[in-house]
Amino acid sequence: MTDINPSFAFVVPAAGVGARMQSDKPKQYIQLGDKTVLEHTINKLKATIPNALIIVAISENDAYFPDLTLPDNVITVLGGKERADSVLNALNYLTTNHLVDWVLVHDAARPLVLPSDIRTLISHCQSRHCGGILASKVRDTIKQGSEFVEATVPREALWQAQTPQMFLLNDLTAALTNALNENVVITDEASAIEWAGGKVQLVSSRADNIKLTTPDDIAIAEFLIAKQILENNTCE
Ligand SMILES: Nc1ccn([C@@H]2O[C@H](COP(=O)(O)OP(=O)(O)OP(=O)(O)O)[C@@H](O)[C@H]2O)c(=O)n1
Ligand SMILES: C[C@](O)(CO)[C@H](O)COP(=O)(O)O
Repeated sequence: MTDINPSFAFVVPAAGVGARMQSDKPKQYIQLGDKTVLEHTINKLKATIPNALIIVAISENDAYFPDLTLPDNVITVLGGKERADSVLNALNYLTTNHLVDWVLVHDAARPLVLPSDIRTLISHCQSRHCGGILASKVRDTIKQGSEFVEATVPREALWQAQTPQMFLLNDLTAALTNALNENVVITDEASAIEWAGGKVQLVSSRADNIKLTTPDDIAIAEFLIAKQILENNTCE
């Protein structure tokens, strides 16, 4: 394994079943062109910080991971019941074995992220010594309700949280541990930091850094990944 970067590590939660995708395999193993979603995602992280450790949380009965073609700075830990548990397992491994300053958590299901956007996030966080997340400003009118509209929600201050989400390893490990111990519902790393009273920077990102979630996302991802490869964006 190449010399490991002492300042940064990536955590990739990849232990989900992808129920909403309604596929015959977990969505992180669906093919996009010549690679799986997870291979595309890991290659983007490798292109961003070539010598950063990449810790992938996979499920106990994952039969797909061994067949992937991956760089040598990738290791695995066991995933957990929820996404937050998978992330915490990886953070605990890092705390014990590769104490780094910063950790960037990035969904396996977000293969379209651009290394240039990740570098922007890193720059914002390091310069202000404050964690942050990639996010895209809401562009549609937002309605609240179920069968009928109950309200139109002011959208000027609304963002859609994406990943990576970048925090100091010690801060995120403590916040996530304590939040889960208090049975707080945590759907992203930032919400644990917020719960602990920490600050989270919002770093504007492209709206096409989508999380593959439902079947209609696949055709979009196939088109965009092909476009990126054509424009050679994957290494910027
Ligand atoms: N116990 C879990 C659940 C999710 N994830 C990962 O967290 C990311 C974002 O979660 P989501 O999109 O909800 O993935 P799934 O839980 O697989 O999807 P679904 O809710 O449709 O089952 C995914 O890369 C998924 O693999 C994880 O590592 N461990
Ligand atoms: C982390 C995340 O991708 C930020 O938007 C999102 O919270 C994951 O949610 P999911 O329900 O686990 O997909």
